[in-house]
Amino acid sequence: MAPATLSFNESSDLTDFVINQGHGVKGLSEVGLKALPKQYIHPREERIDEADILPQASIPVIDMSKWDDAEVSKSICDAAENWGFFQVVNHCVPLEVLDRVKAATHRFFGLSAEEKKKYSKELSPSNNVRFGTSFNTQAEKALEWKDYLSLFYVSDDEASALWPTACKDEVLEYMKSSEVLIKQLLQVLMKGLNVREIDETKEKILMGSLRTNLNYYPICPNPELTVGVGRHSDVSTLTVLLQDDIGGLYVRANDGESWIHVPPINGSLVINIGDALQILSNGKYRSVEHCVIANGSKNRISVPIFVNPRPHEIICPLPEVLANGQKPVYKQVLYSDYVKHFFRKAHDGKKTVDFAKLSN
Ligand SMILES: COc1cc(/C=C/C(=O)SCCNC(=O)CCNC(=O)[C@H](O)C(C)(C)COP(=O)(O)OP(=O)(O)OC[C@H]2O[C@@H](n3cnc4c(N)ncnc43)[C@H](O)[C@@H]2OP(=O)(O)O)ccc1O
Ligand SMILES: O=C(O)CCC(=O)C(=O)O
Ligand SMILES: [Fe+2]
Repeated sequence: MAPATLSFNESSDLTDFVINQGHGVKGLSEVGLKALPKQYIHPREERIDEADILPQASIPVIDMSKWDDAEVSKSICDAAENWGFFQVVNHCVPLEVLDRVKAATHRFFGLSAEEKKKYSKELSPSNNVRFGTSFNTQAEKALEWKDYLSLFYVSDDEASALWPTACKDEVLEYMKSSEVLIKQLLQVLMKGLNVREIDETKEKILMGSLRTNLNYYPICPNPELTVGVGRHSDVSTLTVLLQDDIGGLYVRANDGESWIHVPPINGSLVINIGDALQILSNGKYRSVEHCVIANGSKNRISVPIFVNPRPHEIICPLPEVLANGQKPVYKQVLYSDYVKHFFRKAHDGKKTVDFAKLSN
């Protein structure tokens, strides 16, 4: 337990408490700070201005109960092309599974700093299990108000041996129960690109690896001065995101300036297209910039499953997409190089995808 009140005389004291001692921003939130530490203050242009929110707009909500009907398939492909984000309801992931993984997320973050620190970059028994705070504390000019646990799936045995007991069974259950939904979505999206069948080779490119993150956004003093997660697009093929009932996720509108809120819908899952699918589809399906605001009165959690190519796959526009004569916009890149490029910088909107762009 962190002490009830604490003051940080030096900037290095705060970094030590949050990062090195493993208290995270959750620990900082719980010491009862009156004001946001300066390390978390973001420039005005990186925060969401109330005036830039489109209150009437919303991303599509798609009923998955008849997922392979032509009309539903069309709405999925349209959403991937025009919004990059949609919510699904009446999907096949049992609601109890979602409740269990949310409870497990609270259980993990409720552990002591000492316990969570065992999964930090420095101490974790594997690169595939990582507890951290913000996004990339080395590269960031201002820190983000979020703690996370990131779990890269290799095998049941590895998960059983290395993932934290507080959440491993529930994360595995959530990941495995989502596989049917992931396959349904990819089948529909591939049909929209004239890919008739997802064979073994395509499966490795589209869904060869899964990473599940548990995100924790604690109550923040001065939430208007910081961000929960800065502007970014995911580097996945697609992301399946479970959020709780607090809200705070915003998606970039098509005008490139405004933001649209993604309202929590009980039992729904948010789906977004990632950079890998934007590249594979030669830009037809769009990975869209998004961010999360901080909250002044409530703790929030979210649990994204990042569906990715295998790290050693080469990604580039699919031959089926280029068959009609369109010019490739992206070059061949090794997916793990692409992901490393993303992780080595601070969040910077949609800039990661430039790494794969052909220069005419
Ligand atoms: C955390 O806040 C986030 C996260 C996100 C995530 C969005 C996504 O779309 S995640 C999906 C990414 N795809 C994959 O993970 C599948 C492919 N995986 C790989 O290719 C590899 O596992 C790897 C990620 C490249 C790591 O390979 P490894 O050989 O172990 O390389 P390292 O040298 O350890 O790491 C490279 C570099 O990245 C940093 N890093 C690694 N894992 C994470 C992680 N889970 N979270 C944060 N950072 C990570 C690592 O520190 C290294 O950087 P250095 O500077 O230390 O060299 C969206 C938004 C968020 O706010
Ligand atoms: O917490 C959320 O709603 C979104 C988090 C996110 O964008 C991410 O983890 O990539
Ligand atoms: Fe994201």
